Amino acid sequence: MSRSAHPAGPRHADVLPEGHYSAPPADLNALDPKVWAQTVGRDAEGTVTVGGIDVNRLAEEYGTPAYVIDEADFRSRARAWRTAFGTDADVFYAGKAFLSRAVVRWLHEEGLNLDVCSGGELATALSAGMPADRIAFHGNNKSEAEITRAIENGVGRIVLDSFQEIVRVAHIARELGKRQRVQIRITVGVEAHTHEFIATAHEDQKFGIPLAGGQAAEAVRRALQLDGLELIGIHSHIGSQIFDMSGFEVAAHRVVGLLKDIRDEHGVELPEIDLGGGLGIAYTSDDDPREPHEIAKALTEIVTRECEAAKLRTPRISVEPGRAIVGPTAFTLYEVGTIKPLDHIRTYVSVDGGMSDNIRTALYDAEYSVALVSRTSDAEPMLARVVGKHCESGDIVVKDAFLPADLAPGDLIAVPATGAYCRSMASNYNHVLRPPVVAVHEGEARVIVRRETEEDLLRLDVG
Ligand SMILES: Cc1ncc(COP(=O)(O)O)c(C=O)c1O
Ligand SMILES: N[C@@H](CCCC[NH3+])C(=O)O
Repeated sequence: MSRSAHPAGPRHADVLPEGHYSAPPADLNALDPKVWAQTVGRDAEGTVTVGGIDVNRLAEEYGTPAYVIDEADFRSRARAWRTAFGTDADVFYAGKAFLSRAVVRWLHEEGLNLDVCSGGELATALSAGMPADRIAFHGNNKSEAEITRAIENGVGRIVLDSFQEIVRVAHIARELGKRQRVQIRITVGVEAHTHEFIATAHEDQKFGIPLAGGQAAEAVRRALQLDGLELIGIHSHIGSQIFDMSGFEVAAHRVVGLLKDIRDEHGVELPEIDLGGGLGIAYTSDDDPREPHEIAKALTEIVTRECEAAKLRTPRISVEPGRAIVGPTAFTLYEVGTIKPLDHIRTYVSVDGGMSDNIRTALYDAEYSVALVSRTSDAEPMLARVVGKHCESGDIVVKDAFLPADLAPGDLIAVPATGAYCRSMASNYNHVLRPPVVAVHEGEARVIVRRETEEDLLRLDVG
């Protein structure tokens, strides 16, 4: 643990508080490629650039806070997922992680499909030209209007999440004179190793139909009887930010077990299974995510092995990565406002955003990294907590991190790996305006989601 002589840092290493930090990094100016977007780096003068553009210039032109997304990185991760699974499987990007029309176009061009989970996401996808048959529609409580719009537009599949929905979708499809391709989402009873709020395959939560007690088998029975539905497969999503493949292994085993039961009972071999998303990314240098080709190989082998054992034809696999594609491709650029050293504890560094642009730290106790990016510094490391400007003591962006002790108001700091579930979960708490998303690519920057304005806020306030 470091000793900081600077007045802005905690004075005695032996009284540093409990926290989620290890020793300070050897070089505070270094940007670990594990957590930063692919084109981020420092040039010979120490200037941080992304997509060939100086971050100081981005802050001048677009203001702070701002999400900065590296288009080349996004495209290359999307492509890596698609090529890892080849032509025998489908990759559906989970739009909930971050969706905008530019992102939809990138996905379309890179040959990916899209998972949407609301009318708003569906509208965004369709308006940006994603072919409807490449869209999967999810959600545990889709409205009749949403289901109708999805079927009218010809979405490739609807993932059914409850007994009521089986009947509802069948009825709407029949009324529209259609037969809708559907999957049934089941909960396989796996405890995924992740935060409880983002684990989704244990029984006591809201998603899917439990395998337990024969409920999933009963759901299949009903779906097969309804002529508005074409049951194409079984879906399982076990949770999010998962590194350990054993949960997927158990899930695949149980899904294939259900396919076998379906074959034995109905003489039907369902042609598809979807194993969901949930693959983890590096938020800090301590995280070690797997590469898409390793994941693809592992999942394909598990399913093939299980099917051989059950004497089933191997179904077409699909997956739904969100975070693993977009998460690492963006960072949030903030300006430092106030710096408050609390002796023997830590230094509170306040930035011009906070929990309204990144709720994940407050909600999931998530860990992030941070770096000074407007300049280099040779100052000693100080233990810092990066906090926002909201009226909430839980308004923390980065719980524990080392920043240089000469950090000053006006400096720019950036939090990497904020591409997923940050802009998409952003709010207007305290009527703070949501930041723009600026895409950078080969020396060019452009706004793909503009900064919210006070007019935007007031436009909705019609009282
Ligand atoms: C059904 C479904 N698919 C895919 C995802 C994407 O998860 P992740 O972003 O962790 O890959 C989620 C979110 O957890 C989900 O609920
Ligand atoms: N919003 C969650 C993941 C999505 C959970 C949806 N099933 C996160 O930030 O990690």
